[in-house]
Amino acid sequence: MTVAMYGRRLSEVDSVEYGLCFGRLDFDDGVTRYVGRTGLLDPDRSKPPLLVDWRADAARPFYQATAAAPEGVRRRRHIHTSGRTVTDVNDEVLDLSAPRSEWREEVTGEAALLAALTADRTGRMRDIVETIQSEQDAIIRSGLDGVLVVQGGPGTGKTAVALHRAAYLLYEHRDRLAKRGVLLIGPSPTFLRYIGDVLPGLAETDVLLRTIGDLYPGESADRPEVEGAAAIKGDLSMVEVMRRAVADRQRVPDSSVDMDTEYGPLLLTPEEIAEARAAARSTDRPHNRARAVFVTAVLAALAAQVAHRIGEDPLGGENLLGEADVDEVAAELAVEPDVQAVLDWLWPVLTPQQLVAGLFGTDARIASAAPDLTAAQRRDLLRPARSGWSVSEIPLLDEAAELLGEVDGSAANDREERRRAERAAYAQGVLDIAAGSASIDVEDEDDPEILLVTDIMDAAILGERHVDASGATTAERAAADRLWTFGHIVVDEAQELSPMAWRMVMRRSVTRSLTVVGDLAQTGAAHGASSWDEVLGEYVADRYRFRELTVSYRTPASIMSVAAEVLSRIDPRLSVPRAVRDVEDEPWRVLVSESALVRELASSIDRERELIGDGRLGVIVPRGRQLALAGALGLDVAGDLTEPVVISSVDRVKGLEFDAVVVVDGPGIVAESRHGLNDLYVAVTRATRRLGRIDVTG
Ligand SMILES: Nc1ncnc2c1ncn2[C@@H]1O[C@H](COP(=O)(O)OP(=O)(O)OP(=O)(O)O)[C@@H](O)[C@H]1O
Repeated sequence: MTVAMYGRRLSEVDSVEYGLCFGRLDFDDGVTRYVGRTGLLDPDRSKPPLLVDWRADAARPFYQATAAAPEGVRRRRHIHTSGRTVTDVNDEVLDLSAPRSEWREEVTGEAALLAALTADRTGRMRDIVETIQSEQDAIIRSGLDGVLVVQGGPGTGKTAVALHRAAYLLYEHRDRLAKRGVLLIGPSPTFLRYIGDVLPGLAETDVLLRTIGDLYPGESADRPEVEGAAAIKGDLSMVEVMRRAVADRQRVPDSSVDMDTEYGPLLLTPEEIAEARAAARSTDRPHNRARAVFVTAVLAALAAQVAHRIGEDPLGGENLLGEADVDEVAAELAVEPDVQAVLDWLWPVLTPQQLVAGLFGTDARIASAAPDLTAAQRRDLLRPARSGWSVSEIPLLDEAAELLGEVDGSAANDREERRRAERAAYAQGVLDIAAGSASIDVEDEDDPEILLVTDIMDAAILGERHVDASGATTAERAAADRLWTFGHIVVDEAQELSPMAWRMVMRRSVTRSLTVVGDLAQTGAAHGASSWDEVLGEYVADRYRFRELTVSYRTPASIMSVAAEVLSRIDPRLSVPRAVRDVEDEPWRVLVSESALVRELASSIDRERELIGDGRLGVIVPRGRQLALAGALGLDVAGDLTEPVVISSVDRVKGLEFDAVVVVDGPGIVAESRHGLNDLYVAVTRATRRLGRIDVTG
């Protein structure tokens, strides 16, 4: 315990070494307070701390105080350091008489903010603890319980806020969260690499970063999929399809089945099998666990036949075999190879992998489980066995695991049972609260009517679940365990998740403590969301808190006007966020013939690289052109983001940013998918400085 505590403190001190202290507040009453990446107590405990952790309540005015509402702060100072040397300070005097434009009032630490925003990109996201803005801070510090939805346009800091919120929650609710950990879901492995340094840099290691594609332990999705198949597999109707797929594996043949045994040939009639199946199904247990009931019933039927044959009293009296003898016969039959083969055929033990791959392996199985699909849709779903998983199949594996239950080990069964009980308790709690609440104000966090986890589950139950002596970190243990439930889940780019993916995520949250961040205008996935109510209604009805981010920190005003034009084509009622700054570089656009495209792109890349110096250039192209263009230009499509030039389709750069971006064949991007305009909107909002577009004539 002590070792763990000091180990943690050591890695914390290591990770905050740079930029340890970055802020100072001078209050009207003469008090001075320093704000930093971690807290440091004065050796004389009667004195105030030497340094206040950015997440502590005492640091709040550093982010929230404004000239209009100064919270007692006279001056806010941003301190810049290099190593252990102070290199610069920027002061803000919170005085209303200082001239400021109307909305600049919302910007805190303007000089420090602009310095952070104009710095060269490195291909890795940085933390923003020094310059968190007040609308962001309010979200970061919002309460732990319930579902918080954060909607905001491109570059408004949703990802940054989501990460800092995870760090804040772990600080503020360490007791509740450290044991159970926090899960953060991002849209792609590239994205997770991009954000991967932020939390360790803030000394937080209890956060598991995952995509939906690798959320199922032991599997990862690497097979691309056609849009039509992804849309079907992501749809909620798959719940019923999967249920039927399991039921189809519980066979009742049309005619009797015979088998050779030590007791001679035996016969099972369809009626006997149907009866055994009904008994097993009536237990309501998952398939693999209900199998024991099926097996017992079949063996009893077979043993009865044997008893009838060998125990019949020639004088017409009672059967000569007693109950114990019949049981013994059943036990002996259970290990007969022929009997086992028949049982495996009638009610096979199934893994989720077998069920899902089996379902999509033959047209007949798909047709039986999904009778509403057309022949063309079924063709889309068909895939060879052992061809790897697609992202949209991962939630189906999870669904299958729920329907099938654990195959082996009573410990796993116990845990499964316990989780079912927890869910039931939660559901009961929801009902009780719903029944007792006349009106629910979702905006008010302190409203006692809002669902609080502590209202519905005893904290002791929540805490007790994940005790482990192996020494692995919470995140490591959680990653390996499908049944793990997290203390809090953050879903970034949440608009991309399909309804089936949401089911998978929600299974990992008994307490419904989630932060959901996204932008509905950036939805790219075939089965992605178009309304938060639609996404969350199923789980929390309308009981979620909704916050919006309105200022874009990434995208300069001139580029934002290009984005605004794209957005108006998506929906004229939508508006882009306000850009916090502008740059001198104007967006450019050229039109070239197909044959001149590679030459033009190559020279644009050279020119842009020269202009951005050490910064990063992103070349965003239609998926269909990716390989050809990368080949012609000598670029690697799977290249790391820290490379000076990255070529990619839109899906891989979702959530990412570059100093300069060249978008190739915008109309091609639009034509490529159902949400093509949204994809183009994402593409044109990735640059912090320069945007170019090369379109192709004809
Ligand atoms: N308060 C801030 N101080 C400094 N930089 C910030 C701040 N807020 C956001 N940024 C920067 O702005 C950029 C965009 O932020 P982020 O990626 O979190 O936006 P987003 O809303 O998730 O964008 P998208 O929807 O396009 O994925 C990042 O480089 C981030 O570090």
